[in-house]
Amino acid sequence: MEATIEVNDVHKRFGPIVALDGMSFTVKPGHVTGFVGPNGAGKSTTMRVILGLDAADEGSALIGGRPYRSLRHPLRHVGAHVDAAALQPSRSARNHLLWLAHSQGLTAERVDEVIEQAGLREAARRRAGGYSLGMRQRLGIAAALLGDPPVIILDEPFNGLDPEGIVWMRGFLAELAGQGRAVLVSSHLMSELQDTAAHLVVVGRGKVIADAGVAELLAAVSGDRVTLRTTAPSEAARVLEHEGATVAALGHDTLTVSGLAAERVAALLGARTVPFHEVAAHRATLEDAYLELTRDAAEFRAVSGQEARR
Ligand SMILES: Nc1ncnc2c1ncn2[C@@H]1O[C@H](COP(=O)(O)OP(=O)(O)OP(=O)(O)O)[C@@H](O)[C@H]1O
Repeated sequence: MEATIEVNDVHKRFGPIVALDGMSFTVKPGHVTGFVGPNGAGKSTTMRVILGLDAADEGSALIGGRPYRSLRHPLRHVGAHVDAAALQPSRSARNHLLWLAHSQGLTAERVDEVIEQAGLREAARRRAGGYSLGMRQRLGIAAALLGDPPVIILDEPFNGLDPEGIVWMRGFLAELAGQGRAVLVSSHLMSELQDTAAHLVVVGRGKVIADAGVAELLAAVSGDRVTLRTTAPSEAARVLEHEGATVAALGHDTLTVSGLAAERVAALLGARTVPFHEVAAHRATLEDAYLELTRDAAEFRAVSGQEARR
């Protein structure tokens, strides 16, 4: 089966609430695709529609070209983890996985393999009810891998992981994608995705805002802004504006220059012996890109402690 997810113009309402408003994107094999957007943007609903847990009002969602509900052994086509709380608390992780494996004609050996892969060996025979959120995440991942599926869908898998768990998860996702799987991962932790996802689907208000490679998104947001520190700001501004740059003062000795590359700024100032002690190209983080893209789409934005005290 082809390792792809295709979401085509999906619309979904919950009563008066429009959750999905023409959601469309494709997830390709071989890399991790980050699925990001503000609270209420429609990420979980999209994943639920792909997995046949919610029905679309219009449009289609296909896994390897087929709707989820038409898959005879779904765990062999798609592994998903969308709800860390969905566990029978009295069962051990191993029993939970054995029960799932049995329902899909998979072996106990496979259960032990995924327990190992998800780093759950120590905890596998303890009751799942006593698990931390991080351990539940690992158990969810283990369950998603049972059928060795070509497509993996994980809703907020970084939630509840400690720093060591986050590093593990990043490497693990990259490994799964490196094996040629299509991996779709939703997250609010943009910094984690910067090191993990090669592609991002950014959503807001039920539709796609941006669908591009991480490098491409960062380049678009970084623009060509250069930060310049100089003891002669007026003189520097005159020289650079004469060459077509837009110059703004950031502090008494700091200018922001748009329209010229850092190397060109340094060369122009050097040639005219204008003193400067720093020229730096502005490097956007994925967080910058995300905030810029979703500025108008946020349904809710938390007020930081500092802002709240103002
Ligand atoms: N079962 C439901 N009944 C009513 N409204 C729902 C239901 N599920 C989702 N919604 C609404 O649909 C919209 C999209 O929600 P969804 O959970 O898909 O967003 P999200 O991007 O996953 O958000 P978050 O990041 O907070 O998890 C929201 O306005 C949400 O309140």
